[in-house]
Amino acid sequence: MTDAAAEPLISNDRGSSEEHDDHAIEPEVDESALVSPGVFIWTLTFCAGVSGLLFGYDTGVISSTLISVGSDLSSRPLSTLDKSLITSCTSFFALVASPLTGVLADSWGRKNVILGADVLFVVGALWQAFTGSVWGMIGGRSVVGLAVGSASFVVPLYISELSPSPFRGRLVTVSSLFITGGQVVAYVVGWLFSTRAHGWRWMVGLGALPAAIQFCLLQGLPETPRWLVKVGRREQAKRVLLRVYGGKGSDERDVKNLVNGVLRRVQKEIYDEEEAAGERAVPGAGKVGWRAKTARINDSFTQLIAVGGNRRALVIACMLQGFQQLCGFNSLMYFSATIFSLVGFRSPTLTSLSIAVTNFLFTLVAFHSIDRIGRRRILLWSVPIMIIGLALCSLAFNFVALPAQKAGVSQVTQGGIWPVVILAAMVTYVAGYAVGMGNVPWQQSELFPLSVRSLGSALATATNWGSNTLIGISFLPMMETLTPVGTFALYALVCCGAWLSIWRIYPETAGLSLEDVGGLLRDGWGVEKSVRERRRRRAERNGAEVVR
Ligand SMILES: O[C@H]1[C@H](O)[C@@H](O)[C@H](O)[C@@H](O)[C@H]1O
Repeated sequence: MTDAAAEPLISNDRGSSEEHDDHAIEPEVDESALVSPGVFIWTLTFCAGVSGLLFGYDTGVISSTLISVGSDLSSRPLSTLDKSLITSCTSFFALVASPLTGVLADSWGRKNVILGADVLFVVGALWQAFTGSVWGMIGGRSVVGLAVGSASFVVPLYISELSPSPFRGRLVTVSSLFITGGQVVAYVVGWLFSTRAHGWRWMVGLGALPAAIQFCLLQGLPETPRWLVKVGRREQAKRVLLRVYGGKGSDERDVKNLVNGVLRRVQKEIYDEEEAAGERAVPGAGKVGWRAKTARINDSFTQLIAVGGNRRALVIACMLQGFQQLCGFNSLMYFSATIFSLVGFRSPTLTSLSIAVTNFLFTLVAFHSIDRIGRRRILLWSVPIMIIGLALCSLAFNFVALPAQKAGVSQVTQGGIWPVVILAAMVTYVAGYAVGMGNVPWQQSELFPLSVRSLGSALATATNWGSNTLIGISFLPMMETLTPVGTFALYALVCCGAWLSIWRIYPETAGLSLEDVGGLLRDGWGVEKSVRERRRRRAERNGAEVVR
């Protein structure tokens, strides 16, 4: 247990005179003057982002591993059941890990969960590399699943709690860049080692290296200021914030004012939550004992469900994560080589690299524009591109003769334009996905107030992995029963549902402080209010006259 866990949830500092002053003054923090994130915050983001690389690498490497294993495991070729178990145990254990580590991230801290995930990444990678049996491989992939599940929720949380609000979207997107970059690396490594004897052992074992490096790098990095305030280490939080907002050439007094403002804002949020929790503990009662208050605050799950704003945040976060997977993207990630071989491409593995590369390049576009365009707007623009890609793909499959027998096993030779149309349609779909759906859901932590941020993000991440498992299991059977035409049409339909839901309930959170997002969802979905507010801020920035 860390010393933090032994400290009270709310600092004793809170009773200090400074604290009373803080509450007397309404916190006004203007971060809009910040021009760019400093070296310190970039370093933090990149070190934490390595987990994304591991997430991408370990999910991407499986397709080439499966075709290279041969009879190396249990001295026999892999059966279909072996392959399904080896593939899906990772997402299943990621699903199990995310809610568990959601609780751990509150008591151990965000950074310690990342460090724990690193240990699991190393153990899982070496386990796979040295195993001699199918069950050993399943064991190793399951440990990797635990690591991926923890890292996939805690890294965006860590980055978003450390980022100044004007850059939060972009900095969280860095972790998506690492994920998609990791998938490209996995495809390339898979291709390089696929011709070597026992090359698959290198493919899976290499995952240990970045994890070990990250473990060392993170030793020198801090916890998030929000978590530090929450566990009562206000002075430490202040030191971290001074490094986040300070930097070469910055005015010391401006930085101090900003840091004090941010600290007040975080403490005010904790104070308000404590008050609200205390009042709810004994409805209608005047005074509530500290035991009841503390019990109530600790009961994050009840708070998440019972408080309207928290519940709305959970609905939005789970909805986005669910749609991110149910739109079918990972069926391409896992099976694009199979699809390309079905429609007759001579080098399906190389062709499928185009999917991974497109995903990476368009995540770069998102990185560049997510804070300027906004999360909601980027989704409302990009989901229709996904729909067009999927609809075209479904249409094109009408003109491609597929083998009547089991989809995903046989190969036919095709000619003509339609296989190329399918490839172009898939690339269009992936481009649309990478710009919005592939990364916006990972902004999930910003939707939740501090008291339920960790648990809420963890449950949304579990929704992601649950839906991921579903897509992985159902894709090949759907290609058989619904045919490719029906399968891709169904994904297009899911995207239509996603667009409508986003339009209806997802407010614009770009540029808002983490504490302000909570206010937005307090009394409703806040969509109109958020769009109006964003327009007002943009007009203000452009120097136009603002009409309220
Ligand atoms: O954000 C990531 C990214 O889009 C990956 O390419 C995808 O494989 C993951 O499932 C998703 O969570």
